[in-house]
Amino acid sequence: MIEAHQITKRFLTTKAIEGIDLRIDPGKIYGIIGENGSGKSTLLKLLSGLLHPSKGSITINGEPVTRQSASTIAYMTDFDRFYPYFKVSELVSFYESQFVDFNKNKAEDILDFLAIDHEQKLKHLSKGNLGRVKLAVTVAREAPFLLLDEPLSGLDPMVRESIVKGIIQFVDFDRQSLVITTHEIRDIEPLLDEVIIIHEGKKLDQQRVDDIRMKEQLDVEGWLKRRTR
Ligand SMILES: Nc1ncnc2c1ncn2[C@@H]1O[C@H](COP(=O)(O)OP(=O)(O)OP(=O)(O)O)[C@@H](O)[C@H]1O
Repeated sequence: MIEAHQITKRFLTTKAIEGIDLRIDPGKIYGIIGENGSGKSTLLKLLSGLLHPSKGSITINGEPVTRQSASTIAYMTDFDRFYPYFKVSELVSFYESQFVDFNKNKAEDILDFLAIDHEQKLKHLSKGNLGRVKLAVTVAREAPFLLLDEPLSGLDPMVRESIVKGIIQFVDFDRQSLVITTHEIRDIEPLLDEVIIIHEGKKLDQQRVDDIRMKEQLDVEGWLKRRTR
């Protein structure tokens, strides 16, 4: 389990995250939603140990999160400057050399599912296909926590839901959790267990999707509009 206690992150004068408490349990899919600049990426980087909170603490299974937590967390960045002369297959080999939990066969299966040519050079891939490659190499890790920052950006709206549904088949929910930040909540709403709203650096709410539908009689988009009004 990942637990954040009252975390705050400042960048000089900007308070990107303020006083957030959060718990990520095993075996679930979480969606983190919020407007541009609300703090979603910063929160994910904090949870993955890439950034340190200015205040508060984060633990994974009771141990403090550090950069070494990369062995328990697979983080898919929104940054996409890979070595451009690598072929897709060379990027896969590079990931295999970097992460002990990297499952090369799984990576190749995901790339096939996403119709990516393994012999294509990264510099020749479209933005959407580069996004698919990033998704494949991240989900191919057997880490207990998979944190995906805007995995749908750059993907054609027509294929977003089917891609996410397909990718989920490669996640083992007996021992892995998935956390996804997104603007496009409508595309993945049916797949989520819980939704967390980040608004101006604060956690506005966290609910089970079933509770939103049954108790509030709303879809997640309607609930989001009501909560951020
Ligand atoms: N390295 C940094 N240095 C200074 N300010 C930063 C840094 N990273 C983020 N910020 C600021 O922190 C706030 C939250 O940014 P963040 O990227 O986490 O938001 P976001 O919700 O992921 O936005 P988007 O959806 O546009 O990616 C913004 O005001 C941003 O300008």
